[in-house]
Amino acid sequence: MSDNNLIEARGLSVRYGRKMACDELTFTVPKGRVVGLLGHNGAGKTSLMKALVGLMPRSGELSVMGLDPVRQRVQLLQSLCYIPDVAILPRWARVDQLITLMSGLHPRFSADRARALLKRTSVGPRDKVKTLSKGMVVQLHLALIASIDARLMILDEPTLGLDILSRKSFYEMLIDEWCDGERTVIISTHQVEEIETLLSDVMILNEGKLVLDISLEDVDRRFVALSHDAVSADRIAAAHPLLRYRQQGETVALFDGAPSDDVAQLGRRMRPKLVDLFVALTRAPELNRSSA
Ligand SMILES: Nc1ncnc2c1ncn2[C@@H]1O[C@H](COP(=O)(O)OP(=O)(O)OP(=O)(O)O)[C@@H](O)[C@H]1O
Repeated sequence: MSDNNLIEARGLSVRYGRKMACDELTFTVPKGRVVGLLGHNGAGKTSLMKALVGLMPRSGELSVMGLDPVRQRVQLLQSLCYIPDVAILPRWARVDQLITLMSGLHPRFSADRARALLKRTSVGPRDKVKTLSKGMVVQLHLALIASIDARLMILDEPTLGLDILSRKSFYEMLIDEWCDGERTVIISTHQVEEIETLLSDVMILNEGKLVLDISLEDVDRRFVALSHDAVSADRIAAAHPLLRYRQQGETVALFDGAPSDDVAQLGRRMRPKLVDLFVALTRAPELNRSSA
């Protein structure tokens, strides 16, 4: 395993009986990245995350920080933190009791840091979990998890059910307080547009297959969006774009790779948005085949 990679997977599959939830995934995740894991409902995101944290058996090769997540789970959890999509905190507990509990449970948990992080939120140390709103519980959970001095954080739809302000403050806390250029976080979400600016990389799953695994910088290099007028529509369509959509009153065609000069001069090149790429790749069967 390369020193730079926190995760290396080769031919990783996860099954529930005969149902293949993740199908032969091969990828690496280096340190210092913020990775968005995108996919429609049932695409395999949770199954992949569970395999990464050793909660699901898998076939194929998988190394997370040099460890086998199932066989070496205890060691793995010293450097990995995980918030599952169904995360709950005990409703009866007070915030300061949870901090004490975490101090006893995790050798790399810092109670001082948790208290400092909570000062950024409206959660008080004497509050009981059952009196907190959904957004406050999620902030509390992140503050507790982000106080673990880990190298990898895995978050499964962490902001589900939160309003836009709570989602924004969640991501601000995550990026400001946890990401330090060495640590990596993997976030699954359906809110593609909202997190695009936070991400360094994106992985897109479609029906268990990895249809895109790319840095945001490379998105700009590889994909071309051409805005064009109605007169050029037929010629653009003949060049087989992945997707055509409307943006700010204009029609845009999205291409994988640069179209020919003849086609390129029919439109104005724009930066492709992640959400359009996501729609194109999880809708167009021909591309799913070619890049899987
Ligand atoms: N316990 C289970 N038993 C059987 N099949 C399952 C089980 N859990 C998930 N699956 C199936 O595996 C596939 C992947 O599910 P998974 O929960 O990983 O998707 P997901 O991308 O996280 O979806 P969502 O966005 O809805 O949370 C789906 O077809 C799902 O029905």
